[in-house]
Amino acid sequence: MVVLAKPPAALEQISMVRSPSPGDNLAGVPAVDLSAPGAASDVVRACERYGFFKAVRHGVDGGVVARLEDEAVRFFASPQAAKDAHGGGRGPASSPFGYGNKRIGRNGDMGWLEYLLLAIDRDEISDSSPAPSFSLRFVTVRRNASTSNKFADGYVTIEFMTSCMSRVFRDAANEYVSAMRGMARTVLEMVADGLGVSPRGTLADMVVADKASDQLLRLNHYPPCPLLQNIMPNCSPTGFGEHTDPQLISILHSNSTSGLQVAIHDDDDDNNHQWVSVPPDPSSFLVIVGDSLQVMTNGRFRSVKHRVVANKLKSRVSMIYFGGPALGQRIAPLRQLLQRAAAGGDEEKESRYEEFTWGEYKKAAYLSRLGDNRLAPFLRQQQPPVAKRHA
Ligand SMILES: O=C(O)CCC(=O)C(=O)O
Ligand SMILES: [Fe+2]
Repeated sequence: MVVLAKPPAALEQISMVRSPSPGDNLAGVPAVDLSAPGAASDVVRACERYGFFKAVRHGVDGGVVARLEDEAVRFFASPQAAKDAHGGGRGPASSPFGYGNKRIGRNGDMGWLEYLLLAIDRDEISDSSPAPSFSLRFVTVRRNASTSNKFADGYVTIEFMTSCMSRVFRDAANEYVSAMRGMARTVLEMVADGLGVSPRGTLADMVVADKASDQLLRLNHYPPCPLLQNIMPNCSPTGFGEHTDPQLISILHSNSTSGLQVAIHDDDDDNNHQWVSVPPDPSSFLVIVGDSLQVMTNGRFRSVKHRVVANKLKSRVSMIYFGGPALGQRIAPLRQLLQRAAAGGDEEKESRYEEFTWGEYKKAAYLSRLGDNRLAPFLRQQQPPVAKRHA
């Protein structure tokens, strides 16, 4: 009799990927020293070729990172019922915010992780204060008969600080978000400088200065998953399925557990990509180009596909800041880039994309599966799917 190996029940619905081997590591992860004089052109080169880079000498205090990571670990170690009390709920009125376990989004994506997704409350942002404080909240959808678009204006704020989320947690998160907003400004100003776009705050202001901007903080915990050790030794459960981030920029920090993989494209064949592991480095941050920045650079930057593979032995904790603009912000190639292309007789003088707002894109993203090519419906017909990359 043949006995077929069957994944344990806890792993049903979670897809398996081949376990990474040491040879899968990306040799020479693109790194940018943010304090170096030539950083702006290094940032642009990495965003064009890879769609991400490792930020080193970034100036973020290690204590700020450690305090939030400790709080995240404490939160994820609390009893399941306490964590579930922070959940966004199930069913059609469920919210993507708050605590979630295995279920990512509302469209059937499953991963071996638990997470806390927080909206950064823009009402609290103050430019006049030297050390602005941010309040983090998670929001849930109010069943409002007059609102057909749940994601536009159907939210009510739920008090963030309850039972197991202490003042310490909140302070650590605020401090961390301040540091991430600072880094987002630095990087987006470098992007503008490197692309020759002025003023240099063109992109940074959309995310950091605009009081209506849409910023998120996600804390992910991937518990160790030894369940498959014996029955499927070469497979690992998906932690976070492959996707691109929809915002302009994401800044990711992880502990020392591996698991993050990125899709690296061939220089001359954009349809061909290979998954490689990014070795963890808790002293650095990974800056990731989002779909909106790809569009704003008319496809010159690449929003990189990435995913996380659960580790069999160690737990991974990651913290990701997502910088998005205001819901009404038009997402279209920067005018100066198109004008320059037109002046140079370049074919890139036309936008490759139909115009849309961040609110429209976000709504489309919520309705899609994680791995869908969310930009595809916005591509103009006559254009090839992705720009020829610069070496
Ligand atoms: O947890 C990670 O390392 C990456 C997660 C991620 O890509 C995301 O939350 O968008
Ligand atoms: Fe992501």
